[in-house]
Amino acid sequence: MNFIVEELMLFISTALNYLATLFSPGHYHHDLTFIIRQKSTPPNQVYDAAELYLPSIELINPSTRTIGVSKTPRQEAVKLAMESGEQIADTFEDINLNWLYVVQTFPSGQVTRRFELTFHKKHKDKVLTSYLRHVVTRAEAIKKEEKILKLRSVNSPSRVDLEHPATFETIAMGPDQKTKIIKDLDRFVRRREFYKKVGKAWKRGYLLYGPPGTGKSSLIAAMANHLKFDVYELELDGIYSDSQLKSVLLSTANRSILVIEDIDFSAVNARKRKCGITVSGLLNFMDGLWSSCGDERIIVFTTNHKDRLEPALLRPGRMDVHIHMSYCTPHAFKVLASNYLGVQDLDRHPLYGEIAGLLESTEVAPAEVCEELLKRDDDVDDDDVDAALEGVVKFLKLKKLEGDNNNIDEPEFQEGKRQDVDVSVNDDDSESSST
Ligand SMILES: Nc1ncnc2c1ncn2[C@@H]1O[C@H](COP(=O)(O)OP(=O)(O)OP(=O)(O)O)[C@@H](O)[C@H]1O
Repeated sequence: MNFIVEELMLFISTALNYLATLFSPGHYHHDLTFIIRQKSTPPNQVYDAAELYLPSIELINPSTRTIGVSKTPRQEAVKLAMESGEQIADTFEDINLNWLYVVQTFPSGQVTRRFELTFHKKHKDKVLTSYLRHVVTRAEAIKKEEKILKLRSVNSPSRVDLEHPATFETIAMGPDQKTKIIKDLDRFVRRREFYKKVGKAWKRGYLLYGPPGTGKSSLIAAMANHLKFDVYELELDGIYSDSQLKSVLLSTANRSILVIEDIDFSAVNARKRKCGITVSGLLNFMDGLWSSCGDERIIVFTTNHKDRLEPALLRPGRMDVHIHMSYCTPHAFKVLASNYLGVQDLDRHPLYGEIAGLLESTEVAPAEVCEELLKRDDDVDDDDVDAALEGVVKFLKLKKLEGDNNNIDEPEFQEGKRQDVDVSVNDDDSESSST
């Protein structure tokens, strides 16, 4: 009997609870909340877009208590960002929306970040399609305006703003070569339809080769700054299986440059370890993966020793453009002198002839010349220019002497002859011809 009463009581209390919930004002939630979590593999495009978009609307409202403020040395203006727990309101076609930012730190040290986007349920379809598309489109435009390029090591989720200042203007290379590279890049990004028509993955491979300090990394930054693409660095040595490679590649965004440095070392290491991914394995894999889900991908390989690469790697479709970065030429020196000393008409300087002669006969990387020019103060007057150029002459004479003494040995970099950067475009569908 007691048992039946207890069961009855339990039933009544459950039913009452249910009725209470049903008629409580909170049950019929008018509002719906989308949770937009930060993810690294693959990245959550909506989260990344919200991060850029939200600071562009009014971040400070009467309920705001804290706001993130930052500025890096290269940024012109101070940047504002939402802090955890803060909310901001937005309106879109008469829909009122509320954004909340939440950062959670767990005892394990793991940190998660998310946005919570709340609005009236009846607008669900419009928010899902039009509003979120608006956020992503605005974010892309902001990114273009602000040139916030992300540099990310794909093997680790951390991401930093790429603030490498190199542009095609500051890179020391021949004007023809520069034009050729810029034309090739611009043409590549214009050719969505072409790649679709011929059924090829929309990607282009560049091989940058030459001695250390000749500007390979600077050229990658100039390419990224020109195209406003993010840059991802991939270390093949840390990758052991196709599935790991797949998840790493899927974590990279479209409109990005994937950089794989020192591929001659990677090849040797992969052979030594008899496991891991080789560059050719990577290229085969990418063709399959990116023909189905990748758009506007540029892959840049760098090496100090092109001669050590397997010939199969160098063929068109794999490395379409070969760019040779050489030791400093007189022409390259003019660009550096203009960047560092503000000298425009170097040909007329009495020391230029001597410098040009020394550069023709000395193996010196542009990076070394930059170091020498950096010894000067920021505000250079004519006397400082003379002193700087005299310093360069002294430095080059020393380098030449060292080079002459070492000349009995094989030169380490056969490819580092003092000719301006050489660009050879390696495929049939290119406008430019090989040099
Ligand atoms: N061609 C160049 N034009 C302008 N600056 C250059 C050039 N080459 C080198 N520099 C200067 O030297 C520095 C080092 O060059 P960078 O790292 O681009 O060379 P690298 O070829 O990538 O070298 P490594 O093979 O050692 O990685 C750059 O930050 C830049 O200041």
